[in-house]
Amino acid sequence: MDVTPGSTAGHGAASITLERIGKRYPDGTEAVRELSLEVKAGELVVLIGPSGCGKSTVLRMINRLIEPTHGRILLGDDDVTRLDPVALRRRVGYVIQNVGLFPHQTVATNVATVPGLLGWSRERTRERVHELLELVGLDPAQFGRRYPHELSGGQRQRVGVARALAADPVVLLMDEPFSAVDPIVRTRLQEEFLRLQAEVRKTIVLVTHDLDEAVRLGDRIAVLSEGGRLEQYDTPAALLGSPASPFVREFVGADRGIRRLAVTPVTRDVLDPLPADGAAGLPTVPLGGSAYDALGALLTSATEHAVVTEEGRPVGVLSRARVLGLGVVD
Ligand SMILES: Nc1ncnc2c1ncn2[C@@H]1O[C@H](COP(=O)(O)OP(=O)(O)OP(=O)(O)O)[C@@H](O)[C@H]1O
Repeated sequence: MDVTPGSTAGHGAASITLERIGKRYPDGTEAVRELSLEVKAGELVVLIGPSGCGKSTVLRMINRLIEPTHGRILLGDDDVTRLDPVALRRRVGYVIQNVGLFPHQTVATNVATVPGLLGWSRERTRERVHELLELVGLDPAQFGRRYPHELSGGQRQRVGVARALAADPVVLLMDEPFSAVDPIVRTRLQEEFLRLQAEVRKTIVLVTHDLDEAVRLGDRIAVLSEGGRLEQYDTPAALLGSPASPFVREFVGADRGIRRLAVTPVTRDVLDPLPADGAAGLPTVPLGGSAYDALGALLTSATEHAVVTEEGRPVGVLSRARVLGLGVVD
């Protein structure tokens, strides 16, 4: 996947600031009472919390599919209520569960939706569609002419991401984007998505029910409770290691220590010196790799130690006890 500088990455990313926003629906439901949250430019923030706590409402207020009852939302320095809807659509991409592709339009036409709304020339649109399908790992010649029903769930999801990126938005909003596919495809899409994000560096707000997904994808995670109340806003490691309240502690679960291993890298300070008599027969794990993978290697080899390598050279050994220590939580 190749990204030409100045195309996909051209417009960069913008911060998102939610200032004491709230939403009361016409029937009186207070979906979000008062929420303040700041997402830095280029950051991927996950909103998570129990069903009905207001996650989708928050997301849809950012692109004004839902108007807030009170509060302010800024994209960079711009108040979204002051942007005209076309400009807002240009700047904010939106991906939803089951993608919402237009069934009677080809993949290429689907991806060209926003450029079409923006009046791009046919040539510019065609080039952009080609570039985006390649970016999400779909061969334009093979997939551009297909219809959504001729794709797998995972392929449809990628088309949804390509469509959302079409006009090079500064912000991407994703509502349960990977939940409609089976767990194996989901994990693969998540990995691909992280690679894509490393290239395009958008500001992303992603809603999920899945804690593992939140931990895997989020630079930071916002845990919400009923009424859109912000319980904790932290990195995955901090959230799992030090839940701020009984609510968060229960939400992240009794196995949070194991989950924490997955987001904790093996660093030099947990290593012991290489034994003088060599390290033959020990498994090797990379410095900077996850503690979870290191534990996996230790369990598979049934040894007490693993050799830790940097650029192929051994730099120390890691004991089982040290790995387990990395998973200890408050
Ligand atoms: N149009 C509406 N009119 C009235 N109440 C609504 C409307 N849309 C959502 N709600 C209510 O607002 C609350 C928050 O809904 P929202 O969809 O934002 O929650 P959520 O956290 O995304 O839920 P889920 O995880 O189940 O998708 C819920 O109590 C829901 O019933």
